[in-house]
Amino acid sequence: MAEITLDHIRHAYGPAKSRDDYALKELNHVWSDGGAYALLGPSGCGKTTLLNIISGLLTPSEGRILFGGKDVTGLPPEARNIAQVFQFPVVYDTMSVAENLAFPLKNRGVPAAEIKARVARVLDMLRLTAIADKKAAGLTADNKQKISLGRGMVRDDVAAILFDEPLTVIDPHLKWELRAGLKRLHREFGHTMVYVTHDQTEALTFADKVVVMYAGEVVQVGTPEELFLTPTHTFVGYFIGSPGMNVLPVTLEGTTARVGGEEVALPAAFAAPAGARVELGVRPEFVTLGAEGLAFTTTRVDDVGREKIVHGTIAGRDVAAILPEGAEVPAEPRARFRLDRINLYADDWRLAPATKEPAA
Ligand SMILES: Nc1ncnc2c1ncn2[C@@H]1O[C@H](COP(=O)(O)OP(=O)(O)OP(=O)(O)O)[C@@H](O)[C@H]1O
Repeated sequence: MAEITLDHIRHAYGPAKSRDDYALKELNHVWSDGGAYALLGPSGCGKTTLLNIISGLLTPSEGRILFGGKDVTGLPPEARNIAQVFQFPVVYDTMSVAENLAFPLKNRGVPAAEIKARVARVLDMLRLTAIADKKAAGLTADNKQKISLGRGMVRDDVAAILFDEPLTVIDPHLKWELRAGLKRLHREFGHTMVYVTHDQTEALTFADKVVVMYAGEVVQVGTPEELFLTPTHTFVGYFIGSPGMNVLPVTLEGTTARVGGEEVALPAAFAAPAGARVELGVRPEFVTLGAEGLAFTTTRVDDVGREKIVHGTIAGRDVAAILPEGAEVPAEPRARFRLDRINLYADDWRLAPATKEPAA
């Protein structure tokens, strides 16, 4: 297992004259040994480019990549000691399930007793023990994909395991089972794992840290809770959550924000750079509707079982509020935002509260 260091990595597929020519903009990150990371972002944001740079299929135009402190930038995939799991299962049909799992270990001359023990643990964690002796040929797609996942995890000498949308071909109702299996294996073996997906549920349930990418840039690396409570970029606010974060243009006046002609109290004083586009972000979970606050015009109410999603506008901008099941939507509601859950953004990036001048 290894720590992965991305040191000033940039990549352009053609000549790069400006920042926009880079499919991957400057990256400087250290991903810890044994961490489970998800690369999350919309189509075309650069996930596969980054994964290929880690695996060695692609050499970055600029920068270095290190595994456990060792520079591997110039090394091909086979010299990097990584395991990869792809969208479609890769299994040996003529071998049994257990033989498929044992194969990478046999190839490396691991002693038979150790192979037996490791294969038994992986079989158990992926709930494959009952079909261990069945030939892979007749298995369902999800059982075949479990074998692919297991073959990556069975080795203890890999620097990292890379997963490229591995649940794409799996039936939705079986996805949770595979995700749970992966989690168990990660807890047991502690591999460094990098998991590419455009599905937020998959990313948030799999990873300790989610790396959110947008237009060739990593916009936040955070725990699911950090992405939810303190999105560092408005894109993270929109992309994570359902519905995503509400974003309203505001002007700042110390501890107050002006929305249209009305005022919202802020948890602290904020200052934005001159000329910046300033916005207030608040998730629908932290908007309440009642008799006080900002004028809110209801446009639609979606009853989704455990809660109601109320869509409306404030000062002409779309805003959603999530109310508990059974809550009444007032006839002429006003909206309040939970004070400690308000974030402020300047040109899409989250602002830190302004620090007070130290007393002279
Ligand atoms: N071989 C290539 N040559 C030129 N441009 C490429 C190449 N591969 C990717 N790109 C471009 O680089 C950008 C990032 O693509 P990438 O495939 O890394 O995104 P992604 O997030 O993995 O998308 P998806 O989820 O659709 O696979 C896109 O604009 C894409 O068109």
